[in-house]
Amino acid sequence: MVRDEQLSSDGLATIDEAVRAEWPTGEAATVDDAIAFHEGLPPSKEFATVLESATEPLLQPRAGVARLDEQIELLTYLEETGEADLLPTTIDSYTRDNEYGKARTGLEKTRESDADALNGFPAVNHGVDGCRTLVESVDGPIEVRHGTPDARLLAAVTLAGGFQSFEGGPISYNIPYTKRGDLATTIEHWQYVDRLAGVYTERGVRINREPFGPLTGTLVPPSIAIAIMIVEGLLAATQGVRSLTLGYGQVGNVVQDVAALRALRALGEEYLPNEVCVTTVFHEWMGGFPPDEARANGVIGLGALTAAIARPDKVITKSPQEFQGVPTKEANAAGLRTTRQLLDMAMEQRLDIDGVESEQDLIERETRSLLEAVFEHGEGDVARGAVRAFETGALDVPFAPSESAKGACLPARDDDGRVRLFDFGDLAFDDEIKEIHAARLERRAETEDRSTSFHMVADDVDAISNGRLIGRPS
Ligand SMILES: CCC[C@H]1O[C@@H](n2cnc3c(N)ncnc32)[C@H](O)[C@@H]1O
Repeated sequence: MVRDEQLSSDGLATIDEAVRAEWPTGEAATVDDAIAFHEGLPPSKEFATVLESATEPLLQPRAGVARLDEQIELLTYLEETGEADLLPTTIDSYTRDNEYGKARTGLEKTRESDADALNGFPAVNHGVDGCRTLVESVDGPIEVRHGTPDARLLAAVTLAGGFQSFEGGPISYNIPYTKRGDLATTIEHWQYVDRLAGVYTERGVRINREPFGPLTGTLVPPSIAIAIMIVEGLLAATQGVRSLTLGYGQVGNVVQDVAALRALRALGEEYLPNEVCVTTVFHEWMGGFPPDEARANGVIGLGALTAAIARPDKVITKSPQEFQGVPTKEANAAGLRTTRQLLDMAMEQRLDIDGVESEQDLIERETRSLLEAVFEHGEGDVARGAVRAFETGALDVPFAPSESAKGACLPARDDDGRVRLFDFGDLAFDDEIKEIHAARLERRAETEDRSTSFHMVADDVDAISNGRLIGRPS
Protein backbone atom coordinates (compact mmCIF):
# COMPACT_ATOMS: atom_id res chain seq x y z
CA MET A 1 0.00 0.00 0.00
CA VAL A 2 1.35 3.45 -0.96
CA ARG A 3 2.56 5.57 1.96
CA ASP A 4 3.33 9.26 2.37
CA GLU A 5 7.05 8.75 2.96
CA GLN A 6 10.04 10.37 1.32
CA LEU A 7 11.64 8.14 -1.32
CA SER A 8 15.05 6.91 -0.13
CA SER A 9 18.06 7.72 -2.31
CA ASP A 10 18.35 4.03 -3.22
CA GLY A 11 14.65 3.93 -4.03
CA LEU A 12 14.96 7.02 -6.19
CA ALA A 13 18.05 5.67 -7.98
CA THR A 14 16.34 2.36 -8.77
CA ILE A 15 13.25 4.02 -10.23
CA ASP A 16 15.33 6.66 -12.00
CA GLU A 17 17.40 4.05 -13.80
CA ALA A 18 14.29 2.16 -14.96
CA VAL A 19 12.44 5.32 -16.00
CA ARG A 20 15.33 6.75 -17.99
CA ALA A 21 15.65 3.47 -19.86
CA GLU A 22 12.12 3.83 -21.24
CA TRP A 23 13.33 5.93 -24.17
CA PRO A 24 16.80 6.64 -25.61
CA THR A 25 16.65 10.34 -24.66
CA GLY A 26 16.34 9.35 -21.01
CA GLU A 27 20.00 8.37 -20.86
CA ALA A 28 21.19 12.00 -20.80
CA ALA A 29 18.58 13.11 -18.27
CA THR A 30 20.64 12.98 -15.09
CA VAL A 31 20.54 15.45 -12.20
CA ASP A 32 24.34 15.55 -11.90
CA ASP A 33 24.70 16.72 -15.48
CA ALA A 34 21.80 19.16 -15.24
CA ILE A 35 22.78 21.13 -12.13
CA ALA A 36 25.54 23.00 -13.97
CA PHE A 37 23.12 23.99 -16.74
CA HIS A 38 20.57 25.31 -14.25
CA GLU A 39 23.27 27.19 -12.36
CA GLY A 40 24.22 28.90 -15.60
CA LEU A 41 20.73 30.36 -16.05
CA PRO A 42 20.19 34.03 -15.12
CA PRO A 43 17.77 34.84 -12.22
CA SER A 44 15.26 36.07 -14.85
CA LYS A 45 14.92 32.43 -15.95
CA GLU A 46 14.50 31.01 -12.47
CA PHE A 47 10.80 30.20 -12.40
CA ALA A 48 10.32 30.13 -8.61
CA THR A 49 12.35 33.31 -8.14
CA VAL A 50 10.33 35.26 -10.71
CA LEU A 51 6.97 33.94 -9.47
CA GLU A 52 7.65 34.30 -5.74
CA SER A 53 9.09 37.80 -5.97
CA ALA A 54 6.25 39.24 -8.08
CA THR A 55 4.16 42.04 -6.56
CA GLU A 56 1.25 41.73 -9.03
CA PRO A 57 -0.40 38.73 -10.71
CA LEU A 58 1.78 37.28 -13.47
CA LEU A 59 0.21 36.18 -16.76
CA GLN A 60 0.96 32.84 -18.42
CA PRO A 61 -0.67 31.27 -21.50
CA ARG A 62 -0.65 27.65 -22.65
CA ALA A 63 1.35 26.97 -25.83
CA GLY A 64 2.94 24.00 -27.51
CA VAL A 65 3.82 23.00 -31.06
CA ALA A 66 5.75 20.00 -32.37
CA ARG A 67 8.93 21.50 -33.79
CA LEU A 68 11.65 23.04 -31.65
CA ASP A 69 12.26 26.00 -34.00
CA GLU A 70 8.53 26.74 -34.10
CA GLN A 71 8.16 26.43 -30.32
CA ILE A 72 10.93 28.98 -29.93
CA GLU A 73 9.19 31.28 -32.42
CA LEU A 74 5.83 30.81 -30.67
CA LEU A 75 7.13 31.52 -27.16
CA THR A 76 9.10 34.52 -28.41
CA TYR A 77 5.92 35.89 -30.00
CA LEU A 78 3.91 35.35 -26.80
CA GLU A 79 6.59 37.17 -24.83
CA GLU A 80 6.95 40.09 -27.21
CA THR A 81 3.41 40.51 -28.54
CA GLY A 82 1.46 38.82 -25.76
CA GLU A 83 3.49 40.41 -22.92
CA ALA A 84 3.50 37.02 -21.17
CA ASP A 85 5.33 37.17 -17.83
CA LEU A 86 5.79 33.40 -17.59
CA LEU A 87 6.02 30.93 -20.46
CA PRO A 88 4.56 27.45 -20.94
CA THR A 89 5.47 24.48 -22.98
CA THR A 90 2.33 22.41 -23.47
CA ILE A 91 3.15 18.76 -24.14
CA ASP A 92 1.42 16.69 -26.88
CA SER A 93 -1.14 14.01 -26.16
CA TYR A 94 0.99 11.05 -27.31
CA THR A 95 3.71 11.99 -24.84
CA ARG A 96 1.08 12.37 -22.13
CA ASP A 97 0.12 8.72 -22.82
CA ASN A 98 3.79 7.64 -22.79
CA GLU A 99 3.50 6.89 -26.54
CA TYR A 100 6.94 8.23 -27.43
CA GLY A 101 7.08 6.22 -30.68
CA LYS A 102 3.88 7.84 -31.97
CA ALA A 103 5.16 11.23 -30.87
CA ARG A 104 8.36 10.63 -32.85
CA THR A 105 6.33 9.74 -35.95
CA GLY A 106 4.23 12.86 -35.49
CA LEU A 107 7.33 15.00 -35.12
CA GLU A 108 8.86 13.51 -38.27
CA LYS A 109 5.63 14.16 -40.21
CA THR A 110 5.56 17.73 -38.97
CA ARG A 111 9.15 18.27 -40.06
CA GLU A 112 8.30 16.99 -43.55
CA SER A 113 5.13 19.05 -43.97
CA ASP A 114 3.58 22.28 -42.78
CA ALA A 115 0.76 20.72 -40.80
CA ASP A 116 1.29 20.11 -37.10
CA ALA A 117 0.83 16.36 -36.65
CA LEU A 118 1.01 16.80 -32.87
CA ASN A 119 -1.04 18.98 -30.50
CA GLY A 120 1.92 19.96 -28.37
CA PHE A 121 5.69 19.80 -27.83
CA PRO A 122 7.08 16.23 -27.65
CA ALA A 123 9.70 17.06 -25.05
CA VAL A 124 10.85 13.45 -24.50
CA ASN A 125 11.63 13.10 -28.20
CA HIS A 126 13.38 16.48 -28.32
CA GLY A 127 15.44 15.30 -25.37
CA VAL A 128 17.61 17.19 -22.91
CA ASP A 129 19.57 19.12 -25.54
CA GLY A 130 16.42 20.16 -27.40
CA CYS A 131 14.86 21.39 -24.16
CA ARG A 132 18.01 23.29 -23.25
CA THR A 133 18.06 24.99 -26.65
CA LEU A 134 14.45 26.08 -26.05
CA VAL A 135 15.19 27.38 -22.54
CA GLU A 136 18.22 29.32 -23.81
CA SER A 137 16.37 30.80 -26.80
CA VAL A 138 13.63 32.70 -24.95
CA ASP A 139 13.77 35.34 -22.21
CA GLY A 140 11.26 34.14 -19.64
CA PRO A 141 11.12 31.14 -17.32
CA ILE A 142 9.20 28.18 -18.74
CA GLU A 143 6.82 25.68 -17.15
CA VAL A 144 6.00 22.20 -18.44
CA ARG A 145 2.21 22.00 -18.86
CA HIS A 146 0.62 18.67 -19.74
CA GLY A 147 -1.82 16.09 -18.38
CA THR A 148 0.27 13.00 -17.81
CA PRO A 149 -0.67 10.34 -15.25
CA ASP A 150 2.80 8.75 -15.53
CA ALA A 151 5.00 11.83 -15.94
CA ARG A 152 8.21 10.27 -14.64
CA LEU A 153 10.28 10.27 -17.88
CA LEU A 154 8.82 13.62 -18.94
CA ALA A 155 9.96 15.11 -15.63
CA ALA A 156 13.44 13.56 -15.84
CA VAL A 157 14.00 14.92 -19.36
CA THR A 158 12.46 18.39 -18.95
CA LEU A 159 13.99 19.11 -15.54
CA ALA A 160 17.40 18.02 -16.86
CA GLY A 161 16.58 20.18 -19.90
CA GLY A 162 16.41 23.36 -17.83
CA PHE A 163 12.69 23.73 -17.10
CA GLN A 164 12.13 24.82 -13.51
CA SER A 165 8.38 24.39 -13.14
CA PHE A 166 6.26 21.28 -13.64
CA GLU A 167 2.46 21.09 -13.62
CA GLY A 168 0.25 18.29 -12.38
CA GLY A 169 -0.16 15.76 -9.62
CA PRO A 170 -1.25 12.22 -8.81
CA ILE A 171 -4.92 13.12 -8.25
CA SER A 172 -5.31 16.10 -10.55
CA TYR A 173 -3.73 14.25 -13.49
CA ASN A 174 -5.45 10.96 -12.79
CA ILE A 175 -9.06 11.51 -11.72
CA PRO A 176 -9.97 13.98 -14.52
CA TYR A 177 -7.62 12.55 -17.12
CA THR A 178 -7.73 8.82 -17.24
CA LYS A 179 -10.23 5.98 -16.85
CA ARG A 180 -8.09 3.11 -15.74
CA GLY A 181 -5.22 4.66 -13.84
CA ASP A 182 -5.10 3.17 -10.35
CA LEU A 183 -4.74 6.08 -7.92
CA ALA A 184 -2.22 4.35 -5.64
CA THR A 185 0.03 3.69 -8.65
CA THR A 186 -0.27 7.28 -9.84
CA ILE A 187 0.64 8.52 -6.37
CA GLU A 188 3.78 6.34 -6.48
CA HIS A 189 4.67 7.70 -9.91
CA TRP A 190 4.33 11.27 -8.71
CA GLN A 191 6.36 10.55 -5.59
CA TYR A 192 9.25 9.99 -8.01
CA VAL A 193 8.48 13.26 -9.86
CA ASP A 194 8.29 15.23 -6.61
CA ARG A 195 11.38 13.54 -5.13
CA LEU A 196 13.30 14.47 -8.31
CA ALA A 197 12.10 18.06 -7.86
CA GLY A 198 13.15 17.80 -4.20
CA VAL A 199 16.64 16.60 -5.12
CA TYR A 200 17.10 19.52 -7.54
CA THR A 201 15.86 21.83 -4.77
CA GLU A 202 18.35 20.37 -2.27
CA ARG A 203 21.10 20.87 -4.88
CA GLY A 204 20.20 24.59 -5.07
CA VAL A 205 17.80 24.55 -8.05
CA ARG A 206 14.32 25.38 -6.69
CA ILE A 207 11.80 23.49 -8.82
CA ASN A 208 8.27 24.91 -8.72
CA ARG A 209 5.43 22.41 -8.71
CA GLU A 210 1.87 23.31 -9.70
CA PRO A 211 -0.91 20.79 -8.98
CA PHE A 212 -3.71 21.12 -11.56
CA GLY A 213 -6.55 22.92 -9.78
CA PRO A 214 -9.30 22.95 -12.42
CA LEU A 215 -9.64 19.12 -12.37
CA THR A 216 -12.49 18.26 -14.78
CA GLY A 217 -12.93 21.96 -15.53
CA THR A 218 -16.70 21.71 -15.33
CA LEU A 219 -18.56 23.14 -12.33
CA VAL A 220 -16.10 21.80 -9.77
CA PRO A 221 -17.12 22.96 -6.28
CA PRO A 222 -14.29 25.14 -4.87
CA SER A 223 -13.84 23.09 -1.69
CA ILE A 224 -13.19 19.90 -3.68
CA ALA A 225 -10.54 21.61 -5.80
CA ILE A 226 -8.86 23.22 -2.78
CA ALA A 227 -8.84 19.99 -0.76
CA ILE A 228 -7.16 18.15 -3.63
CA MET A 229 -4.61 20.96 -4.06
CA ILE A 230 -3.65 20.69 -0.42
CA VAL A 231 -3.41 16.87 -0.51
CA GLU A 232 -1.12 17.06 -3.56
CA GLY A 233 0.85 19.85 -1.90
CA LEU A 234 1.38 17.76 1.24
CA LEU A 235 2.52 14.76 -0.82
CA ALA A 236 4.96 16.96 -2.77
CA ALA A 237 6.30 18.62 0.40
CA THR A 238 7.12 15.18 1.85
CA GLN A 239 9.34 14.59 -1.18
CA GLY A 240 11.24 17.84 -0.67
CA VAL A 241 9.33 20.26 -2.92
CA ARG A 242 9.61 23.76 -1.47
CA SER A 243 7.92 25.90 -4.13
CA LEU A 244 4.24 25.05 -4.62
CA THR A 245 1.64 26.85 -6.71
CA LEU A 246 -1.89 25.74 -5.81
CA GLY A 247 -4.44 26.14 -8.57
CA TYR A 248 -8.13 26.95 -8.91
CA GLY A 249 -10.33 27.12 -11.99
CA GLN A 250 -12.75 30.06 -12.40
CA VAL A 251 -16.42 29.05 -12.05
CA GLY A 252 -17.74 32.44 -13.21
CA ASN A 253 -19.50 33.83 -10.12
CA VAL A 254 -17.19 36.63 -8.96
CA VAL A 255 -18.10 36.37 -5.26
CA GLN A 256 -17.42 32.64 -5.16
CA ASP A 257 -14.23 32.87 -7.24
CA VAL A 258 -12.75 35.63 -5.08
CA ALA A 259 -13.74 33.72 -1.94
CA ALA A 260 -12.24 30.51 -3.33
CA LEU A 261 -8.92 32.16 -4.22
CA ARG A 262 -8.65 33.68 -0.75
CA ALA A 263 -9.50 30.35 0.86
CA LEU A 264 -6.96 28.58 -1.37
CA ARG A 265 -4.16 30.83 -0.19
CA ALA A 266 -5.22 30.84 3.48
CA LEU A 267 -5.64 27.06 3.76
CA GLY A 268 -2.58 26.35 1.63
CA GLU A 269 -0.45 28.39 4.02
CA GLU A 270 -2.14 26.83 7.04
CA TYR A 271 -1.85 23.15 6.05
CA LEU A 272 1.47 23.13 4.18
CA PRO A 273 4.78 23.11 6.05
CA ASN A 274 6.35 26.51 6.82
CA GLU A 275 9.40 25.69 4.70
CA VAL A 276 7.20 25.58 1.60
CA CYS A 277 6.61 28.84 -0.28
CA VAL A 278 2.92 28.73 -1.31
CA THR A 279 1.64 30.70 -4.30
CA THR A 280 -1.69 30.54 -6.09
CA VAL A 281 -2.75 30.33 -9.73
CA PHE A 282 -6.15 31.22 -11.19
CA HIS A 283 -7.20 29.51 -14.44
CA GLU A 284 -9.54 31.54 -16.59
CA TRP A 285 -12.76 29.61 -17.31
CA MET A 286 -11.93 26.02 -18.21
CA GLY A 287 -15.40 24.98 -19.38
CA GLY A 288 -17.05 25.46 -22.76
CA PHE A 289 -16.56 28.87 -24.38
CA PRO A 290 -18.89 30.83 -26.67
CA PRO A 291 -17.98 30.31 -30.35
CA ASP A 292 -18.31 34.08 -30.91
CA GLU A 293 -14.88 35.66 -30.28
CA ALA A 294 -16.33 38.89 -28.88
CA ARG A 295 -18.30 36.93 -26.32
CA ALA A 296 -15.24 34.78 -25.60
CA ASN A 297 -13.33 37.96 -24.78
CA GLY A 298 -16.11 38.79 -22.34
CA VAL A 299 -15.50 35.52 -20.51
CA ILE A 300 -11.76 36.25 -20.46
CA GLY A 301 -12.44 39.75 -19.17
CA LEU A 302 -14.57 38.50 -16.30
CA GLY A 303 -11.73 36.20 -15.28
CA ALA A 304 -9.30 39.08 -15.39
CA LEU A 305 -11.57 41.29 -13.26
CA THR A 306 -11.85 38.47 -10.74
CA ALA A 307 -8.06 38.19 -10.65
CA ALA A 308 -7.74 41.95 -10.13
CA ILE A 309 -9.90 41.68 -7.00
CA ALA A 310 -8.50 38.41 -5.61
CA ARG A 311 -4.91 38.94 -6.73
CA PRO A 312 -3.64 35.38 -7.23
CA ASP A 313 0.08 35.13 -7.90
CA LYS A 314 -0.48 33.86 -11.43
CA VAL A 315 -3.27 33.79 -14.04
CA ILE A 316 -3.47 31.16 -16.78
CA THR A 317 -5.07 32.97 -19.68
CA LYS A 318 -7.45 31.76 -22.38
CA SER A 319 -7.86 32.88 -25.96
CA PRO A 320 -10.94 34.10 -27.88
CA GLN A 321 -10.51 31.01 -30.06
CA GLU A 322 -11.05 28.62 -27.11
CA PHE A 323 -14.22 27.19 -28.70
CA GLN A 324 -12.23 26.14 -31.78
CA GLY A 325 -9.44 24.44 -29.78
CA VAL A 326 -5.73 25.18 -29.90
CA PRO A 327 -5.46 28.92 -30.69
CA THR A 328 -3.30 30.67 -33.26
CA LYS A 329 -0.39 32.55 -31.74
CA GLU A 330 -2.20 35.80 -32.53
CA ALA A 331 -5.34 34.75 -30.66
CA ASN A 332 -3.28 33.39 -27.78
CA ALA A 333 -1.46 36.71 -27.50
CA ALA A 334 -4.76 38.58 -27.72
CA GLY A 335 -6.13 36.65 -24.73
CA LEU A 336 -3.08 37.74 -22.77
CA ARG A 337 -3.59 41.40 -23.68
CA THR A 338 -7.32 41.36 -22.92
CA THR A 339 -6.49 39.97 -19.50
CA ARG A 340 -3.75 42.55 -19.03
CA GLN A 341 -6.09 45.45 -19.90
CA LEU A 342 -8.76 44.41 -17.38
CA LEU A 343 -6.19 43.69 -14.68
CA ASP A 344 -4.41 47.01 -15.14
CA MET A 345 -7.65 48.98 -15.09
CA ALA A 346 -9.27 47.14 -12.19
CA MET A 347 -6.32 46.70 -9.84
CA GLU A 348 -6.17 50.41 -9.04
CA GLN A 349 -9.77 50.35 -7.85
CA ARG A 350 -11.07 49.34 -4.44
CA LEU A 351 -13.84 46.91 -5.34
CA ASP A 352 -15.63 45.74 -2.20
CA ILE A 353 -18.13 43.04 -3.03
CA ASP A 354 -20.82 41.79 -0.65
CA GLY A 355 -20.85 38.17 0.38
CA VAL A 356 -17.23 37.21 -0.17
CA GLU A 357 -16.47 36.73 3.52
CA SER A 358 -19.40 34.40 4.24
CA GLU A 359 -18.74 32.44 1.05
CA GLN A 360 -15.08 32.08 2.03
CA ASP A 361 -16.12 30.84 5.48
CA LEU A 362 -18.34 28.19 3.89
CA ILE A 363 -15.65 27.10 1.43
CA GLU A 364 -13.07 26.83 4.20
CA ARG A 365 -15.44 24.85 6.42
CA GLU A 366 -16.17 22.41 3.58
CA THR A 367 -12.50 22.07 2.68
CA ARG A 368 -11.49 21.32 6.27
CA SER A 369 -14.19 18.66 6.43
CA LEU A 370 -12.86 16.96 3.29
CA LEU A 371 -9.26 17.14 4.53
CA GLU A 372 -10.24 15.71 7.92
CA ALA A 373 -11.84 12.77 6.08
CA VAL A 374 -8.60 12.16 4.15
CA PHE A 375 -6.53 12.26 7.34
CA GLU A 376 -8.96 9.90 9.13
CA HIS A 377 -9.17 7.47 6.21
CA GLY A 378 -5.39 7.25 6.17
CA GLU A 379 -4.94 7.25 9.95
CA GLY A 380 -2.65 10.23 9.41
CA ASP A 381 -1.06 8.99 6.19
CA VAL A 382 -2.16 11.36 3.42
CA ALA A 383 -1.33 9.01 0.54
CA ARG A 384 -3.31 6.13 1.98
CA GLY A 385 -6.02 8.53 3.07
CA ALA A 386 -6.43 9.94 -0.44
CA VAL A 387 -6.80 6.49 -1.98
CA ARG A 388 -9.32 5.36 0.65
CA ALA A 389 -11.28 8.62 0.66
CA PHE A 390 -11.81 8.29 -3.08
CA GLU A 391 -12.77 4.62 -2.65
CA THR A 392 -15.51 5.51 -0.16
CA GLY A 393 -16.52 8.69 -2.01
CA ALA A 394 -15.68 10.88 0.99
CA LEU A 395 -13.57 12.73 -1.56
CA ASP A 396 -14.95 12.86 -5.08
CA VAL A 397 -14.85 14.89 -8.30
CA PRO A 398 -17.94 15.59 -10.44
CA PHE A 399 -17.93 14.03 -13.92
CA ALA A 400 -14.63 12.21 -13.18
CA PRO A 401 -13.82 9.54 -15.82
CA SER A 402 -11.47 7.70 -13.46
CA GLU A 403 -12.46 4.36 -11.96
CA SER A 404 -10.54 5.49 -8.87
CA ALA A 405 -13.29 8.01 -8.11
CA LYS A 406 -16.97 7.37 -7.53
CA GLY A 407 -18.06 10.43 -9.55
CA ALA A 408 -21.26 10.26 -7.50
CA CYS A 409 -21.54 13.94 -6.64
CA LEU A 410 -23.36 16.36 -8.94
CA PRO A 411 -22.99 20.16 -9.01
CA ALA A 412 -25.47 22.78 -10.13
CA ARG A 413 -25.44 26.56 -9.97
CA ASP A 414 -27.62 28.36 -7.42
CA ASP A 415 -29.71 31.44 -8.13
CA ASP A 416 -26.76 33.77 -8.55
CA GLY A 417 -24.58 31.28 -10.29
CA ARG A 418 -22.45 29.93 -7.48
CA VAL A 419 -21.59 26.25 -7.78
CA ARG A 420 -23.41 24.10 -5.23
CA LEU A 421 -23.90 20.38 -4.84
CA PHE A 422 -27.22 19.00 -5.99
CA ASP A 423 -26.21 15.42 -5.21
CA PHE A 424 -23.54 14.96 -2.52
CA GLY A 425 -22.79 11.33 -3.26
CA ASP A 426 -20.77 10.20 -0.23
CA LEU A 427 -18.82 13.44 0.21
CA ALA A 428 -17.68 14.07 3.80
CA PHE A 429 -19.96 17.05 4.50
CA ASP A 430 -22.17 17.44 7.60
CA ASP A 431 -25.93 17.99 7.37
CA GLU A 432 -25.68 21.71 7.99
CA ILE A 433 -23.45 22.18 4.93
CA LYS A 434 -25.83 20.07 2.88
CA GLU A 435 -28.79 22.15 4.04
CA ILE A 436 -27.07 25.37 3.00
CA HIS A 437 -26.51 24.03 -0.51
CA ALA A 438 -30.05 22.65 -0.74
CA ALA A 439 -31.59 25.93 0.39
CA ARG A 440 -29.67 27.91 -2.19
CA LEU A 441 -30.61 25.50 -4.96
CA GLU A 442 -34.24 25.63 -3.77
CA ARG A 443 -34.20 29.39 -4.26
CA ARG A 444 -33.21 28.83 -7.89
CA ALA A 445 -35.96 26.25 -8.27
CA GLU A 446 -38.49 28.84 -7.07
CA THR A 447 -37.13 31.49 -9.43
CA GLU A 448 -37.33 29.08 -12.35
CA ASP A 449 -40.62 27.53 -11.23
CA ARG A 450 -39.21 24.01 -11.54
CA SER A 451 -37.98 21.49 -8.99
CA THR A 452 -34.29 21.05 -8.27
CA SER A 453 -33.20 18.31 -10.62
CA PHE A 454 -30.51 16.92 -12.85
CA HIS A 455 -31.90 19.13 -15.63
CA MET A 456 -30.30 22.09 -13.86
CA VAL A 457 -26.92 20.35 -14.00
CA ALA A 458 -27.30 19.59 -17.68
CA ASP A 459 -28.47 23.14 -18.42
CA ASP A 460 -25.51 24.62 -16.52
CA VAL A 461 -22.84 22.64 -18.36
CA ASP A 462 -23.40 24.53 -21.61
CA ALA A 463 -24.67 27.81 -20.17
CA ILE A 464 -21.52 29.87 -20.66
CA SER A 465 -20.88 28.63 -24.21
CA ASN A 466 -24.50 29.66 -24.86
CA GLY A 467 -23.72 33.13 -23.58
CA ARG A 468 -25.04 32.93 -20.00
CA LEU A 469 -23.81 31.91 -16.55
CA ILE A 470 -26.81 29.96 -15.28
CA GLY A 471 -28.62 27.41 -17.40
CA ARG A 472 -32.07 28.90 -17.03
CA PRO A 473 -34.91 26.94 -18.66
CA SER A 474 -35.70 28.40 -22.06
C1 LIG B 1 -6.47 21.39 -19.59
C2 LIG B 1 -5.98 22.35 -20.62
C3 LIG B 1 -7.02 22.68 -21.67
C4 LIG B 1 -6.62 23.95 -22.38
O1 LIG B 1 -5.33 23.78 -22.97
C5 LIG B 1 -5.33 24.41 -24.22
N1 LIG B 1 -4.32 23.76 -25.05
C6 LIG B 1 -4.15 22.44 -25.22
N2 LIG B 1 -3.10 22.22 -26.03
C7 LIG B 1 -2.60 23.43 -26.36
C8 LIG B 1 -1.53 23.89 -27.16
N3 LIG B 1 -0.75 23.01 -27.81
N4 LIG B 1 -1.31 25.22 -27.29
C9 LIG B 1 -2.12 26.09 -26.63
N5 LIG B 1 -3.15 25.75 -25.85
C10 LIG B 1 -3.38 24.42 -25.73
C11 LIG B 1 -6.74 24.21 -24.75
O2 LIG B 1 -7.04 25.20 -25.72
C12 LIG B 1 -7.55 24.39 -23.49
O3 LIG B 1 -7.82 25.77 -23.33
